[in-house]
Amino acid sequence: MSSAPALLATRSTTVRFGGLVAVKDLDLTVAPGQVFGLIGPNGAGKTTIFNVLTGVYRPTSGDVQFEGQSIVGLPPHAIARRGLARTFQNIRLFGELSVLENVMTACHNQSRSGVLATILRTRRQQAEEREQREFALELLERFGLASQQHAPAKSLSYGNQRRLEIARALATRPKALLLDEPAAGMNPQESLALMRQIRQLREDFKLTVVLVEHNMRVVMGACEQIHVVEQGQTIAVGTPDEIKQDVRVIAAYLGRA
Ligand SMILES: Nc1ncnc2c1ncn2[C@@H]1O[C@H](COP(=O)(O)OP(=O)(O)OP(=O)(O)O)[C@@H](O)[C@H]1O
Repeated sequence: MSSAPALLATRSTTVRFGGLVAVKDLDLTVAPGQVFGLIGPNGAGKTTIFNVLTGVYRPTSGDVQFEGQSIVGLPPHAIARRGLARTFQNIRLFGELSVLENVMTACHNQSRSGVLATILRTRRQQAEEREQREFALELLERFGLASQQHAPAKSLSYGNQRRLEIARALATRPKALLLDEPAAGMNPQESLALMRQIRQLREDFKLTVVLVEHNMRVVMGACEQIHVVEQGQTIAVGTPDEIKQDVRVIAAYLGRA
């Protein structure tokens, strides 16, 4: 395991749903600047772990830490404000709003102006809005969506909706970005392009990226560190090369093939 201080970590984290133990005694450590993959067969607990990291679920026991501080009990918006952004397995865009508006609303959540300033539309607030619009457009440009900025989000192709979700998450200027199956529904070329883009985003935005993804080419190509869970428990942690050769990982995947 990495000796760098963790940006994001779970410590002996357990999540129960009634009698079902979805996550058991999980110790997960994401170092700053890493592209980190969380993988495992269907039902292994990956989405539950994302939900615990982002405050959607409170762990039954154990701790969750961001920048060395416990975030257990904080609501999702408070965790997001600390710099943890995510996308969802099921796309959650404002379908009727334009592509640009979808990104702008995410920028607004980070706005530094107070309510009074918003009502009075002070000069500072106008400048902030201009800055947000420019940043939103820059993000859309990066994801090849600028030409569709005025189209309603629901009119985009499935792959483009996934890209827009990532742009929305980046608009909050996060320190860590959690992506839940970003390559779902993409063809092999698109997945490959996405993989490169994730690494580029990490460089350009000094990000840490945590990825849940079933597409192994994307995971192996994009991630430096991979954490494998099965039935809520860790079965391996290592580099892509180590994970590819791990007998427990091979058995977990072949056993379900
Ligand atoms: N809200 C919930 N209430 C009850 N059980 C749940 C809930 N959420 C998840 N589970 C159960 O917890 C286990 C882990 O589910 P989870 O969705 O986290 O797995 P996953 O690895 O993300 O799966 P997939 O790859 O299919 O998305 C499963 O058995 C699932 O049925």
